[in-house]
Amino acid sequence: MKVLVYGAGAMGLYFAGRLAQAGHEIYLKTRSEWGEPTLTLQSPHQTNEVVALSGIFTEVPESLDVDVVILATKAWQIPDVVKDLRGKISSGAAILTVQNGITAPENASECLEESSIVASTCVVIVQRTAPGVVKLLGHEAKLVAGEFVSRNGKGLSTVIDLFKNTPIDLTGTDDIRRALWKKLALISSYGAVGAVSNLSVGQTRSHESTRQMVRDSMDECAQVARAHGVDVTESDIADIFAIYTDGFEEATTSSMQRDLAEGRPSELEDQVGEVVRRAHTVGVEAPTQNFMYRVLLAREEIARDKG
Ligand SMILES: NC(=O)C1=CN([C@@H]2O[C@H](COP(=O)(O)OP(=O)(O)OC[C@H]3O[C@@H](n4cnc5c(N)ncnc54)[C@H](OP(=O)(O)O)[C@@H]3O)[C@@H](O)[C@H]2O)C=CC1
Ligand SMILES: CC(C)(CO)C(=O)C(=O)O
Repeated sequence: MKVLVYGAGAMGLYFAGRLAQAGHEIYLKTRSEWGEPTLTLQSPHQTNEVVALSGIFTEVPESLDVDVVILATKAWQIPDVVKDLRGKISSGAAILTVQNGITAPENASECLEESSIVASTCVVIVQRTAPGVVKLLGHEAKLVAGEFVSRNGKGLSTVIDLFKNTPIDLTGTDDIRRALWKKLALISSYGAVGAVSNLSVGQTRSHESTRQMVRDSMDECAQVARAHGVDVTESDIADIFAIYTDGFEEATTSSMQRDLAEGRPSELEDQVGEVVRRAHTVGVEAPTQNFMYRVLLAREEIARDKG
């Protein structure tokens, strides 16, 4: 298939690399070129795989005939990305989002009215170590994907076909909103408690006060989801709380937490900020998320003023 990967950060390089290795025609939209249209994928076993791409460009051509577009920027960058893509890509293309939270597929569906929007939750840890170089830490990605907006009924099946013959595990779901809210409840909760306390998962879960804050925050997020018509169940929350208490390595931190700690713009607004705003619109109390958001917002604003 012919695929545009928009954004050459950690996720963009990783997906571009694995899909090109599987024989797909991959075009990468980056902000600055780095020479030959290749990228380097560093695996956990220290091997460097150099992968050839079909093209790298800094401007999206006015007309691009592709089967799939993978939006691989940070969530807050999606509105500008979809404005850039508007009118340029073939109408039947499936748009795949991989961002945490729920804003990315919503923003994509508002601007790209002719494409099917396939949203996904993605579990992987990848880091860009230099321009065109990405490091995979741990396991290959696991995605759960579903049609967020179906415009031709083919979006999910196209995306499922795309990932066949790659080491990336993709499972389809018919309730992607629930999957997105469930991951949001997990990540916004342990990430924000970790950011506020400046502690890793191993540390926050071994202290009753922070462990309880994570649980309260997850419960609040589930209540907000339900008030918005998305059925995040008690058992979903029990699942994600068990991931937090037993599934993560001791040193785990979320990417939002690491960005905030290092003074970089983070996805605070698309994670905790979004839960707080959506709680407000439906009159749900979310005191834990609210408190954490207000504390972390100052740090976010300082990071963005610097940038
Ligand atoms: N990294 C991970 O392991 C995981 C990430 N995610 C989610 O995936 C999303 C992407 O994360 P990640 O890849 O780590 O983020 P990165 O910041 O590494 O990558 C985003 C990339 O998008 C590029 N970009 C932004 N705007 C444009 C533009 N207009 N044109 C071209 N390129 C653009 C940025 O360019 P520039 O560098 O120039 O700013 C950057 O390279 C996030 O929502 C994150 O939460 C989910 C699971 C795991
Ligand atoms: C939890 C994790 C690493 C899963 O991929 C993630 O999405 C993040 O830190 O942003």
